Amino acid sequence: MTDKIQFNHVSKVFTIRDSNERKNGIKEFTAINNVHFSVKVGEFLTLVGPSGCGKSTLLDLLGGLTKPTSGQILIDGKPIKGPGLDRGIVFQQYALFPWKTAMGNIEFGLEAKEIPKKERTEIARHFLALVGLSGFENRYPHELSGGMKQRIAIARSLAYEPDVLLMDEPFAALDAQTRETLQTELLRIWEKTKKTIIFITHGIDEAVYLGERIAVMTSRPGTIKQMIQNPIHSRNLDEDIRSTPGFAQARHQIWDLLREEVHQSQAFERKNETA
Ligand SMILES: Nc1ncnc2c1ncn2[C@@H]1O[C@H](COP(=O)(O)OP(=O)(O)OP(=O)(O)O)[C@@H](O)[C@H]1O
Repeated sequence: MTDKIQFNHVSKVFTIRDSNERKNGIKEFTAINNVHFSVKVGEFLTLVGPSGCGKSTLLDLLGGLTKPTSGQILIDGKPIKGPGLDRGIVFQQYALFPWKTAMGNIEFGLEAKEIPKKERTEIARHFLALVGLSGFENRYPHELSGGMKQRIAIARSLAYEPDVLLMDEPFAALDAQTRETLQTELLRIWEKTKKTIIFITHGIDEAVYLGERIAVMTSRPGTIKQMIQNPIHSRNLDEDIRSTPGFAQARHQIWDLLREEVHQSQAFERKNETA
C-alpha cells in the first residue's frame, strides 16, 4: 500500500510572551519535535499521548491550519499548503451551526464545492443515514443529544468526500455508553468508506479499540515514542473485543509506554502552576 501521509522530521516551535525572558519578553516553546512517521492509504491510525504533548498541534499541521517550523508534511507526496477539502476535521466540540438544521449543517461543505441544491440534499440524506440519523433531517442542534450532534459533525465531514478524516478527541465530551456506541459506528463507517483516519485521543482503551496502528507520544516536546501494530484490530464488530485477553495485553503495553510520560507531563503542569 502507498503512503497517504508522511511526516518528515516535523517540529513546531511557538513563540510565547514571557515577562521573565530577557529577549523582548519573548520565549520559544517547542510543542513537537522531530515527528517522523507515515500513514498508508485507507489506514486507521490512533495517536495517544499525555496532556499537552502536542497532539492537537500535530492535527492542526495536518489540517493546514498552521505550518511546521522545520520538516515537511506530505499528502499524496505533495507538501501541505493550507486547509483543503481533501481533509475533513472533526473536533471535540461539535462545531455545528446552531441556526442550521441537521441537513443544513451537512449540506454546508457541499455548498463550498458548488454542488447543485438537489444533489446536495441527496448526498446529505445519504450521510445522515450512514450515521444512523434518518428522520432527524429538520432538527436543530439544540434539539439533538451530544452523541447525535457528533454524528452530524462526522456526516458533515464525510459528505464532501475528503480522502482523509482528522479527528481530535471527537468523543471526549460524551458519556461512556454513547462513546462506545460511536466508536463501533465509526469503525463501521470506516469499513464502508475506506477513508484514511487519524484519530487523537487521551484514552488508551479508545486507541486500542479503534486503531490498526497506535502511535504513542512522549510528553512535551511531543515526538513518536513507539508505533504499535494493533494485534486485535481485525475482528467482528459484534464481538465484545474489550473483554478479550488480546485487548488487555495491548492496553497494558501502551500503559507501560505512557506511564512515565504522563508523570512527566503532570510534573510540568504542577511546576507551571506554582511558577
Ligand atoms: N498557538 C500556540 N501558541 C503557543 N503555544 C501553543 C499554541 N498552541 C499550542 N501551544 C502549546 O503547545 C503545547 C502542545 O499543545 P497541544 O494542544 O497540541 O497539546 P495536546 O496534546 O493536544 O494537549 P491536550 O491533550 O491537553 O489537549 C502546549 O503546551 C500548548 O500550550
